[in-house]
Amino acid sequence: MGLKSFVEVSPESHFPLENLPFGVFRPKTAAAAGGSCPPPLAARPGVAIGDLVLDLSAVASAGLFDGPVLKNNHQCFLQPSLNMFVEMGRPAWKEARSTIQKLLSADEPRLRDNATLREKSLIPMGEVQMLLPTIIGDYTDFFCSMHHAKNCGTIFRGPENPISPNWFHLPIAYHGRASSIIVSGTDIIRPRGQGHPSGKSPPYFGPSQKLDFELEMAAIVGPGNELGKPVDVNKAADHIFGLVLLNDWSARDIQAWEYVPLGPFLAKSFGTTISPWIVTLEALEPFACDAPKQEPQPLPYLDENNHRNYDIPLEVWVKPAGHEHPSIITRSNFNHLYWTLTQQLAHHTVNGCNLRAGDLLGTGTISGPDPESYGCLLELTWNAQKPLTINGSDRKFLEDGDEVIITACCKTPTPRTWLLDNRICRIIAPHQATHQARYLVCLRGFCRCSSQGHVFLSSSEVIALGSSSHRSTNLFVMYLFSFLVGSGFVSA
Ligand SMILES: O=C(O)/C=C/C(=O)CC(=O)CC(=O)O
Ligand SMILES: [Ca+2]
Ligand SMILES: [Mg+2]
Repeated sequence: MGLKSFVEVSPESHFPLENLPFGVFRPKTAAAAGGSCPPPLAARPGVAIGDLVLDLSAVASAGLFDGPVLKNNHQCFLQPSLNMFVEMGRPAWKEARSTIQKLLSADEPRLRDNATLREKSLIPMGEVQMLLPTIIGDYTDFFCSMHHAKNCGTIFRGPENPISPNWFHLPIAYHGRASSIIVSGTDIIRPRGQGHPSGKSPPYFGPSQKLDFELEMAAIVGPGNELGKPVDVNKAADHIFGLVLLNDWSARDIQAWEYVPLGPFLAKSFGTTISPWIVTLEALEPFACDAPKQEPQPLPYLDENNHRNYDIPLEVWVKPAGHEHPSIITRSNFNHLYWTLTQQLAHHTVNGCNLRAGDLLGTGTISGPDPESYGCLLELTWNAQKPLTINGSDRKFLEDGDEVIITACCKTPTPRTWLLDNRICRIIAPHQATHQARYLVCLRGFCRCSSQGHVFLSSSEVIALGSSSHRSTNLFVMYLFSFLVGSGFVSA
């Protein structure tokens, strides 16, 4: 039997009392905010429990964070991001978790029997909008699955020496773009750029023809380190607040042309999606497991006493436009990572580079050893040589209107399954006139809300359609199109 809350939590819920992930939300209406302080529609931290969000600003304002660390520091929950809280470090995280677990438990009356406070602080998930959980100053993306590195190397350079010799000595990474990190449910606009030339022809320019997802997770940095002061690998876990899912959308044709010799740039920076709920390392502790044995032995600064991963089953589903149901296309596991989270963080700081609270460290694509466990379409279709069948049609890369859904769900010894779940984005074509954007921000099987949106052409999208490069002509085409669409002469 798991822990019991006075809040009803269905056995399929990803958010039982043992999980308690942290996020930032905004009530959709003043009524949902219960007229609470701070201002009703302001962003604030929350914790997921069953189908509800516990408003931590309301709990803090009621004086219920009364432990020694948070009693005089509860302003960390009156903020529009979790940065102040994650920077406080493990003593604050542990105290917050045990206070919240106690407040929500079935035999604790303080919240259970206070109808006014319950009304104010427990909000149905359908009535909130999830936001990015932290202000992300910097984002780094690693390359830590050996299977992924081997497959990419084989595809691009042949099977003789697919993994470059440095890979087994250090966790390779590139510096990603923080400004385009978006929360699950935000549409992705297909990027345009230069694609790899074929033969003697000039490079292609236009919408990417090889749009891919990458199945990743990412660490949210807690306390940072001072410039010039590396973090010891055996203390690195104290700098990691928790994990989110991450989709490193990748334009493979743009990447293949631009990444020599400095690495990915525009092929990745058009958007990176993360899940809204940060699952803490504390909550993941029951799923800790040995990480793969490393050969050769890492240099001393990477040689850790506790070489651990987490057993987190991961799935990717794709739902093509107009289809009711998604199809599963891969099953992987976080435990396939060769370089651990703590090795990634220690390596990142070994030159003295300073990390800051709220920073995001992506693991890199998490592929397993079997073809059914590869973490991106580049590998699953072997760079379009072996198309997949999705809901009856052949698929090499992502198409407009696809929804990519990444889920992670740890299994406890009890029948309960939980962790986090994430429905990520539909893809919007830059060359389509209009789009009826309908997507579910949906935690599969336990919480549903839907929203409608309309995305119209931007001028750059029209330039992709028009044959003239003359700006006024393009603007004219844009207005003409907008008019025709708005008048119902042209449909999406
Ligand atoms: O090995 C190569 O040349 C290329 C590798 C990749 O393209 C992998 C990649 O996209 C990096 C990543 O996981 O973000
Ligand atoms: Ca990546
Ligand atoms: Mg990206």
